[in-house]
Amino acid sequence: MKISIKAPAKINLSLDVLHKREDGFHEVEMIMTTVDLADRIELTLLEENKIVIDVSEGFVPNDNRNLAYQAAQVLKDKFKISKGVKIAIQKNIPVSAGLAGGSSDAAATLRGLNQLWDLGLSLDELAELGAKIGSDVSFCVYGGTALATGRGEKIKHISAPPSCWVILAKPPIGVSTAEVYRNLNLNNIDHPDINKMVAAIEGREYGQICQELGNVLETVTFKLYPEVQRIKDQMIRFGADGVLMSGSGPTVFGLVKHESRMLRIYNGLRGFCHDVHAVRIMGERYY
Ligand SMILES: C[C@@](CO)(OP(=O)(O)O)[C@H](O)COP(=O)(O)OP(=O)(O)OC[C@H]1O[C@@H](n2ccc(N)nc2=O)[C@H](O)[C@@H]1O
Ligand SMILES: Nc1ncnc2c1ncn2[C@@H]1O[C@H](COP(=O)(O)OP(=O)(O)O)[C@@H](O)[C@H]1O
Repeated sequence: MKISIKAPAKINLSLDVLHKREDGFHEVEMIMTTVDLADRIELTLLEENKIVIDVSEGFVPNDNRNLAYQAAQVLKDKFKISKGVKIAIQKNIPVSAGLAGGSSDAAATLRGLNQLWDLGLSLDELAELGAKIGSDVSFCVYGGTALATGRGEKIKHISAPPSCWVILAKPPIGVSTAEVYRNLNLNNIDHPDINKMVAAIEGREYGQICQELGNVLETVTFKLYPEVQRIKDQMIRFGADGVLMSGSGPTVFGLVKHESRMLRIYNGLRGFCHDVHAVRIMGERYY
C-alpha cells in the first residue's frame, strides 16, 4: 500500500524571543503560516522491519538523521510496529532555509503513517509526538496559521491571513538554526508586537500585517551573512508591500498583493539570486 502527501513550507510573519530557558532552548512567540511550496512524500509499506529513505536532494541525509526517518521511528517505537516503510521525498523546499522543509517532511510522515498503520491518533496527539523530533514539527502537523509559543511546540490556531503573493528568495548559503540562536543578544532586542500582528490577521488588514512583520533573529543572521540583508534591501527597492527574513534564515520573503508587481519583483530578483519562488499564502489548516 502506498500514499502520497504534500508537505508545505512555512514562513514566520512574526518571531520574538522572550528568554533562554534552562534546557538551552529559547522561549519564543511566533506567528507561522503555510505557503504553497511543498515537498512531496510518498510512503510505501514494507513487510521487512526497516525504514528506507529515498530523497531527491543530494545534501539531505538518507539515514536516521533525516527528520522523516525520525518521525517513522517515533511511531514504530511507541506502537511497537515491526513492519517497515519506504519514505520517498521529492524536495522542492530549499534546505536549511528557514522554511521548515525537514520539519514538514516529518509532520507529513506522521500524518501519513497514522493513516497507513491505522493508528487512529488525533492531530493533537501527532503534534505532541512531533515535538520530540523538532520545535517546528508540531506546527507542521496542523499547518494553517498559528501563534506558536513555548519552544515553538505550543500551538494556538488563528485565522488565515488575507490571500496574497509570497516571493521567497534564498541566497546560496545554509544557516544553522542553533548558531543563530547562540548569537542572539537577549539584552539588545527590538521586540515585534505579536498582539498587533494577531489583530491585523484576524481583522484581515493586509496593510497592517505588512507593517507589523518582525523577526528578532534577522539582525543576527544579517551580521553572520550580509548578503541576506542585501536581498531584503533589493526586495524593498523592487516594491514588495512587506519584507522579512523567515525563521533563522537565510530565506527572505516579500508579501505582494498585485500579480503585475509580483512578476516585476520576481523577475528583478532572478537577475541576482538563483533560488527565487513566487507562491501563495495558504494559511488554512489541512484538516
Ligand atoms: C527558527 C525557527 C522558527 O520557526 O525555524 P527555522 O529557521 O529552523 O525554520 C524555529 O524556532 C526552529 O525550529 P527547529 O528548526 O525545529 O529547531 P530544533 O530542531 O528544535 O532546534 C535546533 C536548535 O535551535 C535552537 N533552538 C530551537 C528552538 C528554540 N525555541 N530555541 C532554540 O534555542 C537550539 O539550539 C536547538 O538545538
Ligand atoms: N527531510 C529533510 N529535508 C531537509 N532537511 C533535512 C531533512 N531531514 C533532516 N534534514 C536536515 O535538517 C537541517 C535543517 O533543514 P531544514 O528543515 O530544511 O531547514 P530549516 O530548519 O532552516 O527550515 C539540514 O541540516 C538537513 O540536513
